[in-house]
Amino acid sequence: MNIIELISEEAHEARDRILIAASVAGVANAATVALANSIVQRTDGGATLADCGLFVVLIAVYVLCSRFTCHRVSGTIEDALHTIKVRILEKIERASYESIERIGTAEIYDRITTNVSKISGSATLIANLLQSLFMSVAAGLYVASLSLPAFTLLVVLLGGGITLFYLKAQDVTGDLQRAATIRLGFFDRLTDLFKGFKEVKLSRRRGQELREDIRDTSGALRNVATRSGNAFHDHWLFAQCNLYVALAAIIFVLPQHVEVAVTTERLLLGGVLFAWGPIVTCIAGFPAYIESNVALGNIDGLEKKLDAAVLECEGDDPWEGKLTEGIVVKDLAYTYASEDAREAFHIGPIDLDLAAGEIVFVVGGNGSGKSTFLKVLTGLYPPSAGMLSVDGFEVTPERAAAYRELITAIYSDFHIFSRLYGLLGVSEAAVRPLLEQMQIEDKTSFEGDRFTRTNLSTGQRKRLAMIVALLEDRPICIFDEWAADQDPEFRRYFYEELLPSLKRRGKTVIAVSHDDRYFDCADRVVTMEYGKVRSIVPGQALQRRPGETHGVA
Ligand SMILES: Nc1ncnc2c1ncn2[C@@H]1O[C@H](COP(=O)(O)OP(=O)(O)OP(=O)(O)O)[C@@H](O)[C@H]1O
Repeated sequence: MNIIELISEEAHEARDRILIAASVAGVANAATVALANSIVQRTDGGATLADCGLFVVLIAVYVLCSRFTCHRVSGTIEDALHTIKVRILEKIERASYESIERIGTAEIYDRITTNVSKISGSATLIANLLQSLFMSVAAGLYVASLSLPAFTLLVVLLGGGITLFYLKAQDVTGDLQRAATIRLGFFDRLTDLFKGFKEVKLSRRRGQELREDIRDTSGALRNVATRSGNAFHDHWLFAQCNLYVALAAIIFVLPQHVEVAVTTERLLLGGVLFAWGPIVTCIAGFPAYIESNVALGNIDGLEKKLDAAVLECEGDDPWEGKLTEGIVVKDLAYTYASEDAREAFHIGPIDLDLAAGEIVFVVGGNGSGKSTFLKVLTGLYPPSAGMLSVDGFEVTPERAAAYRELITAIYSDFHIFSRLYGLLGVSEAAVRPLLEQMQIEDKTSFEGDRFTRTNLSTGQRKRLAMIVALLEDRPICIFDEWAADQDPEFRRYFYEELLPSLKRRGKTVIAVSHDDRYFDCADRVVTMEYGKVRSIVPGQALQRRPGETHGVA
């Protein structure tokens, strides 16, 4: 789809009105020049009051119609962009977690910010281009009414020039597409810089090498932008030269071959000069048109990727927010998509029964697949094989969203939202005791719908995440190494007080832990190794003796 098709589709019933207004503006403009020309040619006394009135009316008509066209076209483009953004956000929301992980944030950010801004910034130019097209046609008709040979000459020379300009300008499309790809690399490098700013600060060499990488990417962007800018300008000059050629042909060549009265020639000159403005506007608006089309193509590419992504559809909800029996994991497996020749990591097949109200710890060495298992267990990754069954109902792709509503999770890379989305409307009175429970009431408070401070220590931020989890009050609680960043006292509080209190409230808790000292706080401990379950033992079997820590069976 190109930008004109987009406007045409988005404008709906306003499309005809925009076309009528643009053509009336063009005709009124041409009529103004024709009137002016006819007045200056008169030999019998010049302008009358009626001429003045007509002149004012024509200008008023032109202003009103031109204003309507420009406002409606730019409004339509902005409406379309808004619709596209909302549609993309909806698709992102419906896309599976693994699809979004695969597409990556750089492309999504770039398409819905840079590319949308590019089209938005061109909206006025495109509106002017559209209107100038009509004005050029009206001006052409005026020239035709004065002299058909002159009109033919104009059409042939300008038509040929504009066609050449159009074909040459298409070459720039490739450069613009290349720029879009380089921009993604640039965005990735910048993300590296900001996410790794601490590490960069610790190593001048790292900073320098990263800076060189960013500089090279920026340089590549500059080269492409300069090349396409220069090409556009050259094409524009070429098209303008064509106008001069047309002018010269009418002044010098036409009178040699066709009988043209001196007065008509003057009128013709006026007509061509009048057509000059809109034609130049058309040519000047063309880069914006091409850039918008490329940006639209990039956005379209993202939409296609999102459409190809696994989109989750809403099915039935057999659980309605309750867990009564438990979760059955049967032959469950998950394999990451392989990005290179190496075999991708996979977990499973895993068989596990998790009873409602049970506390289960998932333990194992680094990279054994604990977090991956939790992502499959929480319905973020669809199983590659096997199944999850909850209270006797299979978690099908259609039910995944409803199933996730049973779960509150604090992943190892958790996020605290700027506003308490999902819990907007929760009262300050409900949050205050939880801040005290988590012992951060002197660090932050809850006002309106947000925590006043979230730039806390990692352990304190995890406590904020725990407050959110407790407020969500869902039957299944998943904690991925939550206690890892807590001080000894709070770690003890987590294992010996918080988890038992959740159990008393009937919650099912699945926690990834490396704290073997507290394994006896779990009803069962599941040990993972190389993506498989190595053992499942009762927590009590791992009971520590006073002052003793122990390993995993
Ligand atoms: N997004 C991903 N794409 C591809 N492979 C991944 C991805 N995330 C993790 N892996 C692979 O999965 C393996 C297991 O990772 P996972 O995070 O599940 O381990 P873990 O047991 O939680 O480790 P840790 O105790 O260090 O947190 C890793 O070795 C990694 O290679």
